[in-house]
Amino acid sequence: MSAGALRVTGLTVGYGRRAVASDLTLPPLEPGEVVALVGPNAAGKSTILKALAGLTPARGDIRLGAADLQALSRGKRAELVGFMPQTLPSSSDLTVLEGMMAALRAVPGEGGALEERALAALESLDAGPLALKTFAELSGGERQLASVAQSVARQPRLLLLDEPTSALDLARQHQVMALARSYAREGRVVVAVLHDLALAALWADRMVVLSAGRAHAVGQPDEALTPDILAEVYGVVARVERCSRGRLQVIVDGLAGPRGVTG
Ligand SMILES: Nc1ncnc2c1ncn2[C@@H]1O[C@H](COP(=O)(O)OP(=O)(O)OP(=O)(O)O)[C@@H](O)[C@H]1O
Repeated sequence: MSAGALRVTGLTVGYGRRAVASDLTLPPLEPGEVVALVGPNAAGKSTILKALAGLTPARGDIRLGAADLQALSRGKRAELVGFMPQTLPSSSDLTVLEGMMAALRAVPGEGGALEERALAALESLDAGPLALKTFAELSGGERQLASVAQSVARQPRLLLLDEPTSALDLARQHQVMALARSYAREGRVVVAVLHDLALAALWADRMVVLSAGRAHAVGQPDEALTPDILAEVYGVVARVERCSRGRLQVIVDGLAGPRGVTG
């Protein structure tokens, strides 16, 4: 199975008259890739993800393989694109399994065996025991795991994850990113918003460094994470070092101020 590349050309999205991103064009994001979308707070990461998912109005061209996503009905787009939001439900009386089944049923064209698919997605995150708990009973990290499982159970060709690891412990972060990678390797495109740059560097094939709605850098982690880029985009003085097994680590020495390192 192959989704075809995600092509974003001239994307403009915002709220009211305020554009968060204007005329954003990205290089094709290929099937098989995990792409990390990183950048400072309020850079526009969530807004762009929502625009890709068709959840907020946007102008521009968004294609997945041959499909023109902007021209598709909401239902058809939902068949191709899965979105895990940054803010997770906390008060639902539905069990996790019921919520997942309802989400699967809401997508036109979903095949059968919905319960099996929902349970398999939970199991793939070693989270089977969450199935019969209500969302209200879950811890923050459990809610996030359930939400990741829900988005994966749909098996969309383009999977958009908004901060899927922010509430998770180290082992769970690893599990979620490993799942994202194996999911991508089956021929899908995965775009994940991440704040943890070391985690992003470890798991992403490419990174898009967003700054004020612009793609400041796009490339493999060692191309996208340089001290200069970190200073320009985050305003920090940082070192990027290779640790064991060649992994990148970002060490922040302070804020970049007019007189050099501060803090
Ligand atoms: N519903 C909304 N209505 C109006 N403005 C919004 C709305 N949601 C976000 N914004 C604004 O759009 C800009 C981009 O927000 P967005 O959530 O996309 O940033 P982000 O990069 O995901 O940030 P963070 O890392 O803090 O989650 C911010 O200035 C924010 O205040």
